[in-house]
Amino acid sequence: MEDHAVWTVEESRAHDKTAQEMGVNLLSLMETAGARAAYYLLPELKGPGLIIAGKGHNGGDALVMARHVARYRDVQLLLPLGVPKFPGAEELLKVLQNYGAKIVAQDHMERAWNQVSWIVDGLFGTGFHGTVEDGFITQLWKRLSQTENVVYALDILSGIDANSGSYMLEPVYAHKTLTFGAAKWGHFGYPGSRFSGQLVILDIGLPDLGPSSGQWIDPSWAKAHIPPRDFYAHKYRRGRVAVIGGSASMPGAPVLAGLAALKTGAGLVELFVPSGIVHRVQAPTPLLVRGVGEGGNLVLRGEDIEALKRADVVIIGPGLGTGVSPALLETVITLGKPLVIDADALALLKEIAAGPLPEGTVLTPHSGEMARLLGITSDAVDAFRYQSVKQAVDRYRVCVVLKGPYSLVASERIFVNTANTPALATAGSGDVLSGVIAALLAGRYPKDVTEMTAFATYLHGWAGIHAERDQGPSVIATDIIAALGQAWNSIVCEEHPPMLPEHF
Ligand SMILES: NC(=O)C1=CN([C@@H]2O[C@H](COP(=O)(O)OP(=O)(O)OC[C@H]3O[C@@H](n4cnc5c(N)ncnc54)[C@H](O)[C@@H]3O)[C@@H](O)[C@H]2O)[C@@H](O)CC1
Ligand SMILES: Nc1ncnc2c1ncn2[C@@H]1O[C@H](COP(=O)(O)OP(=O)(O)O)[C@@H](O)[C@H]1O
Ligand SMILES: [K+]
Repeated sequence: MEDHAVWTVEESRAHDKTAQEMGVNLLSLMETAGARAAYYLLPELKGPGLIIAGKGHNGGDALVMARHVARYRDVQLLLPLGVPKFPGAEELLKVLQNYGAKIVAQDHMERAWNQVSWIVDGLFGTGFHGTVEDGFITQLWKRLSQTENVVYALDILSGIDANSGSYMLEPVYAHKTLTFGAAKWGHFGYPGSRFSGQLVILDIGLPDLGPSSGQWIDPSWAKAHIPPRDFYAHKYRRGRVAVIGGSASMPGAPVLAGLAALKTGAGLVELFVPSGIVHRVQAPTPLLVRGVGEGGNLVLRGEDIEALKRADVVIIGPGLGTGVSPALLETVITLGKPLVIDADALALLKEIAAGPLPEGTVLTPHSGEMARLLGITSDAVDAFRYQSVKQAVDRYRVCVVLKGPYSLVASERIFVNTANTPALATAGSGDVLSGVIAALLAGRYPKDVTEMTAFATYLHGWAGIHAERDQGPSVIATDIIAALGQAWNSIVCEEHPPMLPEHF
């Protein structure tokens, strides 16, 4: 059974259906889910509480949970949509009352509310879709958004679409989400991830259906994917990275990408920047710097192309600026080298004829760049991150990283980066990521490009976490580069990043 899977709603249903076909009836699936949630939570449930149950199977899990918790705590049950519809629900309701749980009438909700110290949301789970029209539910969620009680969500906070993470109700911040079988894409989408709190994955004995649509990165997975190093390596064999970028207004971006590549382990890094800015990038660093074209005009000559051919991976984009001809990208593509296409080079990609990109290429858009690539708005990208990254993979047939909190790294399968900190939201942080990715891809050992890129986002995330530990809120991109060494150590030690999903 895959340990760190992420499921779509359809995958979740397929597991449910297969379990039933194999002879596990629906009530016993709910029994396992509700009981596991109850016994996981009981140690932290202080005093009396309220459990909200909907009409579907998420509500069924809540009814089972209510019965188990009622053995130890005062439990009130609210059924805002009436008695659940599935066969056996009436019996579950009877039994939980025999165990001492009380059903609250809707007009007594306010009184119940004032008597409890925790609330469990079992209103909607993966079956939620569309918008909420029911006035009582809207009111209830408004009340919930103002509560000081601890809120727990069963499977997924009600109102979050489990495939996308879009959210349809008043903001409610769950302390924890107890999800069944595996995480869902909605737990990592926007704004769903904001409201989900700590994600706890409870194994409920569902059958193994093979590889899922994706996985979240776990420390043990990362440790197992640390790239090997040859004791006898020399700088030419550890991987050569070329960076094409820089402009009068952004001379630092290629330097950040280059230094990050060196710190990640590339043996040699050469920057290809406009001749007019060479004097501004020749800081005392081990980077090679080559002036290209006349003045600010970045045009590759024959000797530049020969030099580029020596690279294992070429980064194109950091600080490139606008006004560069798409022919530059076309020329670089014809080299056939694995590329990391970042920043302004992503805009050029939209303008060139869509031929196949070289094998091993990675695109690294943030939401705005992804929006331009797909011809949609960045709000639409944010609301459908899983779907957007899949669409970009379908169109460009290479690995695509959709950056931001919980970056998605996609090809046939999608990885979720779990090492996150807002300290990474600083100018140049994306340039650092492109350097980290390129260095890991340049190493001359057998590797899977998507896995290595996923590893790169995790390493970059850890560097941000360490930079923040050292610098508090004062992190800038060079601090992220400086913290890469500590980031490697965290991976070796299988340290857990903040808000890593837990599973039981
Ligand atoms: N995947 C699995 O294998 C298992 C899933 N289980 C639970 O089953 C849940 C899914 O159950 P269901 O498919 O019954 O779905 P839900 O319980 O999530 O909700 C379905 C109900 O909500 C209503 N609904 C949906 N959108 C609405 C909207 N916008 N406004 C008003 N009402 C709306 C539907 O009409 C239906 O009555 C999971 O989240 C999980 O909690 C567990 O019981 C155990 C096993
Ligand atoms: N709040 C956040 N949590 C986690 N990672 C973040 C957050 N904000 C930004 N990042 C990461 O920081 C990097 C920012 O990249 P980008 O937006 O391209 O920056 P720039 O263009 O300034 O270099 C990406 O890797 C992104 O995933
Ligand atoms: K729920």
